[in-house]
Amino acid sequence: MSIVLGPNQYGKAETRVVRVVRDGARHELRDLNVSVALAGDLAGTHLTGDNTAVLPTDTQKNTVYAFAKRYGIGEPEEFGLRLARHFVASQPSIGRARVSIEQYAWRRLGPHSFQRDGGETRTCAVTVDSDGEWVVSGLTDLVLLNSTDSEFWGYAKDEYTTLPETKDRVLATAVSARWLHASSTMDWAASYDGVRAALVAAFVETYSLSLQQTLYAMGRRVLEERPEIAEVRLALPNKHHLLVDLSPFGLDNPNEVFVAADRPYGLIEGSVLRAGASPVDGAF
Ligand SMILES: O=c1[nH]c(=O)c2[nH]c(=O)[nH]c2[nH]1
Repeated sequence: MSIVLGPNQYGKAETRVVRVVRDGARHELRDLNVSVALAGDLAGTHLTGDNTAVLPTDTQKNTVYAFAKRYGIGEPEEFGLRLARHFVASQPSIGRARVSIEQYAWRRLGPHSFQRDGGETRTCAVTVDSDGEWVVSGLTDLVLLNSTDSEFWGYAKDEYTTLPETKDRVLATAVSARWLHASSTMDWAASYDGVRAALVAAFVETYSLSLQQTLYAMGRRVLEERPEIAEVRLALPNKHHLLVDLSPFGLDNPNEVFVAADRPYGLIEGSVLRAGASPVDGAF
């Protein structure tokens, strides 16, 4: 039997770095969770334990902290690009670096006081290899709800179907979105704000016959409004709001009292891209 090593990568996952910019009395704060994954000519370490090509994950972690001091963090995409380029350029055995970042939001309370915003997390995944650079930005846990303008009916039915058709329901989701930039030179902050606004506007303004339809409307809106974006991938959990039966108490319930069920949930996933473009799986 012949056995070979398949695709592999390694790196330091989830380095938490908080950077305070102390320019005078008004401080700025960046709070990141940085994961590095390196790939390349790593057969030696796997097959014989020869670690010549292995830049320790501990060194990768140290690089995150050193770069945060030396260059600052700036936008997460910038920080990710700087790190990924460094690993590929400085390590002959490393052909591809992927740096994935979560940025946690802090709301300003004063010149040096902040409150952690419990809501959504901004994300990015930067990939650098000899063919080029890809930047995917994104967000997770953006929780949205429409209390009407959502229907769900006309679906396939079989002997196991019990779901009643509805012409009026609550539609709620926690948006996970990732979008591929057409270039790795960008006003990252403006682009993020614009994409986020397009996603929210499409959710709010779409009269929904399914969460699938809403997903497509959200992706489409981003591509219509943001020329710098090549592809949008969305994962939308259907946060079901189930109508409570109040009839035992002699009460009607015209879409007013719901159980917010946490599981199971429908999970609607899809990608929206420009006609003629191919999905860039390696970037995501
Ligand atoms: O918007 C929806 N899409 C579905 O595919 C689905 N399935 C389901 O049970 N409820 C819903 N809602």
